[in-house]
Amino acid sequence: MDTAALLATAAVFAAGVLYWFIWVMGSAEVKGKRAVDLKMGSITKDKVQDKYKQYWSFFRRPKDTVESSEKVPAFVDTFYNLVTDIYEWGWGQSFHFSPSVPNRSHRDATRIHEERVVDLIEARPGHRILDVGCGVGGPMRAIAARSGSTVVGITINEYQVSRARSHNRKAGLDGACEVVCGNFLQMSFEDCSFDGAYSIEATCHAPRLEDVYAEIYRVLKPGGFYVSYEWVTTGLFRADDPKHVETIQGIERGDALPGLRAQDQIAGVARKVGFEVVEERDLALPPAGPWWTRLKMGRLAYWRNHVLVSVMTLLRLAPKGVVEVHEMLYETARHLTNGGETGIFTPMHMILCRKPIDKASS
Ligand SMILES: C=C(CC[C@@H](C)[C@H]1CC[C@H]2C3=CC[C@H]4[C@H](C)[C@@H](O)CC[C@]4(C)[C@H]3CC[C@]12C)C(C)C
Ligand SMILES: C[S@@+](CC[C@H](N)C(=O)[O-])C[C@H]1O[C@@H](n2cnc3c(N)ncnc32)[C@H](O)[C@@H]1O
Repeated sequence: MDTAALLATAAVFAAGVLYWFIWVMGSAEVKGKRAVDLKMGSITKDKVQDKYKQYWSFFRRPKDTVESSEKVPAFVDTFYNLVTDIYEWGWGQSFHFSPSVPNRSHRDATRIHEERVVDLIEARPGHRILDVGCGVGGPMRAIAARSGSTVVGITINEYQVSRARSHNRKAGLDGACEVVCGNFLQMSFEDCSFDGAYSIEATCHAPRLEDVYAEIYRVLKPGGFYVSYEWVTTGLFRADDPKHVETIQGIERGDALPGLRAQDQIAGVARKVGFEVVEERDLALPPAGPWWTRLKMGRLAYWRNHVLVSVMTLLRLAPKGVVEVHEMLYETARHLTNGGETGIFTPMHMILCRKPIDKASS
């Protein structure tokens, strides 16, 4: 074979490998996003790296002053501009964990965890249900489809609103699911306008849990149920153990959290704003299967994704800064896995609350 033929063969082979890597390997586990579709929300291409740096320098430190806690929602919004497409690409349309279920796929385990909400809050046809921190609407679609109720989701991130609406349309659920952009700490909904409410791994972004719980209490009808899956440290966490602290701070930094709360604080906050606490349980405890195995099993996938985002950046198909965001998520996955394995952290402390029926008006 002469040199030209050799070079041509090598070029065809390289192109084939690139095609396979980007279009075949690069598609999401749950069909939808591919590596070539990675945008950074509403951030313009040239600002991604700066925005990431601003995010990182803000969340690197604890948010212990009033001034810094007031800035949290804006930085959470930036965070979701940076990560939403990567989450969809590498995880799917539901941005949360689920206990693994033997012989069932991740997709099934996710749906089971979401549908549990329907039973807990007794959602049924004719009900108007609030999804507090709805992401791109994975849970909302599962809950609306299962219960026959109408679900209204709220998220602070405009880009997620457009993604969620587009997914709702494609799933034929845009009649049952509505999405609004807003801050769950000050919602524009009327008092007593929802029959039920839920939040899945979202209220952990609130600097003060009582502020979001009080808002949910306000918009719920008397007698309505609210369930939340909370991110918390468990009783096994020791603040004097440097390894525990490193893990928890790693989770906070990489997930835009102003500070994780302890498991035993949650019910007190719910009662303080007026709720009756009906049930409280860590859904991660046995017999539930470990939620973190899905993160651990993906080492090879992480490496592949790292190569993909690097190649995409080199080819200018992805904006500068994506590699850093991806590295941050990789590190976060390590801390989350550690939190799960040591048992010092759970992302699914379930609390079921009820707004009491006002005796005077009944
Ligand atoms: C509830 C929250 C988000 C929870 C999870 C959905 C996400 C937490 C960490 C994320 C990920 C970590 C590693 C990424 C990997 C490096 C990349 O190649 C593909 C995507 C990841 C797997 C990504 C997916 C989503 C998470 C698991 C928080 C923010 C309150
Ligand atoms: C980890 S995602 C979970 C999304 C969804 N519950 C799911 O499980 O797919 C957290 C969500 O909370 C939203 N969020 C965080 N802080 C918020 C705030 N102050 N107001 C409204 N939404 C907020 C984010 O925009 C994001 O949609």
